[in-house]
Amino acid sequence: MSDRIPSPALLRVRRLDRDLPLPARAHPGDAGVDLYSTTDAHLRPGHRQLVGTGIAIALPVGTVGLIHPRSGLAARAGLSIVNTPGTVDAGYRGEIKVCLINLDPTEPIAIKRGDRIAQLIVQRVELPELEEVDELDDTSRGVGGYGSSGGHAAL
Ligand SMILES: O=c1ccn([C@H]2C[C@H](O)[C@@H](COP(=O)(O)OP(=O)(O)OP(=O)(O)O)O2)c(=O)[nH]1
Ligand SMILES: [Mg+2]
Repeated sequence: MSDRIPSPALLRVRRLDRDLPLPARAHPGDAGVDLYSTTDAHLRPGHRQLVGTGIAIALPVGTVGLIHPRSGLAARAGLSIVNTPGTVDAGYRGEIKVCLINLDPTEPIAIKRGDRIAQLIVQRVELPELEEVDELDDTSRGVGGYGSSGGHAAL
């Protein structure tokens, strides 16, 4: 893997399944590149399944690939992703897979090979070295979190 940080304007994609089209954005300027399922899948309510997308990519160092659900399938059928957004590391050269989950309480979801089941979003990411310290600087929030600012009971 090159240490150089090239422009993320170009993303190298390998089609591991040549019978599926190259993934694409539905419209120019869309953030997400729609990913196809390589397999049929039958998801019972509450069940999950890891499905392949048939592609491998070479993300430039300094970027990350995020695998997000598609909103249409989420709203219509309750299809989501267990680990949303999935993280694809720049050095990963294996097949991108998606851990789909059916969040509908009663209806199964049928996925067909070739369905667009998720979307890949590429973002720049900071890669700081970690420095261990004994104290952190003070802030107005301090250690308050999980509802500490009001509106509901803090944890
Ligand atoms: O939705 C996803 C999430 C991850 N991956 C691949 C690419 C990523 O670089 C690798 C590892 O992902 P992650 O770091 O989230 O998983 P882990 O459980 O920490 O595995 P590892 O020990 O391999 O890092 O798995 C996918 O194909 N799809
Ligand atoms: Mg990991």
